[in-house]
Amino acid sequence: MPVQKTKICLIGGTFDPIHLGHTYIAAEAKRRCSLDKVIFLPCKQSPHKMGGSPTADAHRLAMCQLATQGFEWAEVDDFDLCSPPPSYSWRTAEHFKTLYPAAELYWLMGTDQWNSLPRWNRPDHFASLVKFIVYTRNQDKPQEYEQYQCTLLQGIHPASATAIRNHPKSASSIAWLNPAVQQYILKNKLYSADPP
Ligand SMILES: Nc1ncnc2c1ncn2[C@@H]1O[C@H](COP(=O)(O)OP(=O)(O)OP(=O)(O)O)[C@@H](O)[C@H]1O
Ligand SMILES: O=C(O)c1ccc[n+]([C@@H]2O[C@H](COP(=O)([O-])O)[C@@H](O)[C@H]2O)c1
Repeated sequence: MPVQKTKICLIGGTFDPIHLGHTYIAAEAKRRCSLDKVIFLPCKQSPHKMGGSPTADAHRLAMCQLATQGFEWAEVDDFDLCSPPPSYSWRTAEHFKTLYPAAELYWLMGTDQWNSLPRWNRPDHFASLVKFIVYTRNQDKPQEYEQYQCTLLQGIHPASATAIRNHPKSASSIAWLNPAVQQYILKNKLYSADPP
């Protein structure tokens, strides 16, 4: 009988901050694609967000660790944070391919990212290293490509890191954050969220 390969899924993000949308799509991908592990990779600087400066690496990493606590299938890895910017995903995928040569490697992203894939750095090389899992986001219609395939997961989670950064104390922001992450934001006065 053929041995089933271990299925490892990577999810890269600025995670500024990580929110329940991220952990929800990861849990759904794990369940619906029978993944063994999902690895969260906070990036140093997204190639498509070179203009801004994200919150300090240590804070974003700490929030990722808090948000994934208790999920035995989740890991947080600082490979992208320790690599020089911009955080090209083909480089991340190459690293994990070397680390887990016998595994089946996946990359999870929202439709917003999927629809920009041709503008990523070395997209064909990236696509040769991973299989894509795409989670629908807002009303974005997923792009169909001749050269790239994905497993499309239908669903909606409304959380957005931009909205949380803009209104960290709003009811929706609080509802979209893991309570430990929300406490961390208050304690460290991130996004101008003064503690009570
Ligand atoms: N609510 C969501 N539904 C589906 N995918 C999501 C959702 N939020 C984030 N993602 C996906 O998670 C990955 C990492 O996202 P990122 O860290 O950029 O968060 P974000 O909420 O999109 O942040 P920002 O608002 O700052 O752009 C991306 O592939 C993104 O498409
Ligand atoms: O490799 C690329 O060219 C590339 C272009 C855009 C985004 N990415 C990666 O996609 C992830 C999500 O990025 P973002 O912009 O939604 O925070 C993050 O890990 C980025 O490094 C990667």
